[in-house]
Amino acid sequence: MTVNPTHTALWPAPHASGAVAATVHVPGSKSVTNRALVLAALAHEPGWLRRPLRSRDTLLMAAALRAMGVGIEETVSSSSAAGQDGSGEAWRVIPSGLRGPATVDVGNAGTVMRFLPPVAALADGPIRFDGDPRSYERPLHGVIDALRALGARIDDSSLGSPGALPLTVHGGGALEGGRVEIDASSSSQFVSALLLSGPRFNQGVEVRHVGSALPSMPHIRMTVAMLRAVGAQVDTPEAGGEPNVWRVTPGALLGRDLTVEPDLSNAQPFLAAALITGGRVTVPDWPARTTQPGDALRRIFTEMGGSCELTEQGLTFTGSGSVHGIDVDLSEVGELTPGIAAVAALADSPSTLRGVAHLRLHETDRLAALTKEINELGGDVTETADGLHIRPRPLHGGVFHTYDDHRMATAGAIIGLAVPGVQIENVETTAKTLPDFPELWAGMLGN
Ligand SMILES: O=C(O)C1=C[C@@H](OP(=O)(O)O)[C@@H](O)[C@H](O)C1
Ligand SMILES: C=C(OP(=O)(O)O)C(=O)O
Repeated sequence: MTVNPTHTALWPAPHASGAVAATVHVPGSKSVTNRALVLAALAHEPGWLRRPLRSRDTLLMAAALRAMGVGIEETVSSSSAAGQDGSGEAWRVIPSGLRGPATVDVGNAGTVMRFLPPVAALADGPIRFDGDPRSYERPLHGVIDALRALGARIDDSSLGSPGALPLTVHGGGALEGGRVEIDASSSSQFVSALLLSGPRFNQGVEVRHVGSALPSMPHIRMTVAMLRAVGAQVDTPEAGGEPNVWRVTPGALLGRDLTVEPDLSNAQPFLAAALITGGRVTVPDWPARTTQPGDALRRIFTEMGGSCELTEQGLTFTGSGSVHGIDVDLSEVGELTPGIAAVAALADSPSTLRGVAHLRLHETDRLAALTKEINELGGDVTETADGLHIRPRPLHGGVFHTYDDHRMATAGAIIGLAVPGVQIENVETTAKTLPDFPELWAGMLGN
């Protein structure tokens, strides 16, 4: 958890003078966009991706696939889905024989660093993976060890530790696949990564998770649902299978026409704004059914004070004027933790956030970063073995450091709405998944 020395500009977080009342169009889901890109690249026919998220993580994914030979064309849709905000724009994905040599910049994108080594194992030629310094520290061994067990040749001897970036996958044009055991307790993305490419392995794949509890189960369900939507056969624990075992049958994937849902986790700061100002925010196109973990915000923020209604206009969240603390297990929805911690710091009673020890290995050590930054504004947060205790205190202004973590920046903005004088260091880091965050935030406030 180091302060980024290259970003010293401070963004004065806007303070809300009253209840917010706004409709906020939230861009597409990172998790859906990057899965859809991988599946479309592995398909046997072209496909469409409408309203894809265009952010650092998804542009890195698209660039990496292009480097391996996949065609990804920008198009402007003529369909009625095309909105004035450009939301109808689409990517047409044209699969082709995957090939190296190629270099993949993973940035600090968990989805890119974990989903693409299995794709690279299917390519013909060497694919070199590198990324931001933090990417060297984030767990990857589950994917790398599994790929080796399934027949891949990977050279991780250059710089870093075994099973970590930077490394080279020497793709052989095909991968045998089969049965593999992994410990995915540090990231659900290990499971998702192997399942996404599984239909293209000669024997498909059977993934057995053998460690302690798996985090982020909705994200694994998202992977399974998206695989099935492109024609893959997947057996899951939920469907009466063995616990912690997923099986993907080998087979061709269809090219589909998919419209990406808004990113419900990125809707969080806007809903939080309604909650803490006693206002009202509507997010259009909120899906009635979804595998996105952000859908849990309806329940969590309602428990923290407020109410929500899903109508044809979207999801409207209305604050009650009070914000309550919460005792909650966030293991399924870890990426919501920074925003919930920010709201909890402004509540009328203490909170306990549990089940998120693995956040220490996210974009930054999120538990340490939230504790330090909220406490430096006068808060009283302590780390537990698997989460945070947050006792609300009157907060004051100051600099909120973000450690290159988009969700730290949006957490700081939430606090800034209620606390005058908060300045966010490197708000540009929101570009990882929400490049327009400062503009959307200002627009919500009517600025
Ligand atoms: O598969 C995905 O799209 C994600 C899975 C989760 O990762 P972890 O299981 O590593 O927490 C989540 O936190 C991340 O933001 C996105
Ligand atoms: C953990 C996150 O991202 P990543 O996909 O890089 O793991 C996140 O977006 O909160």
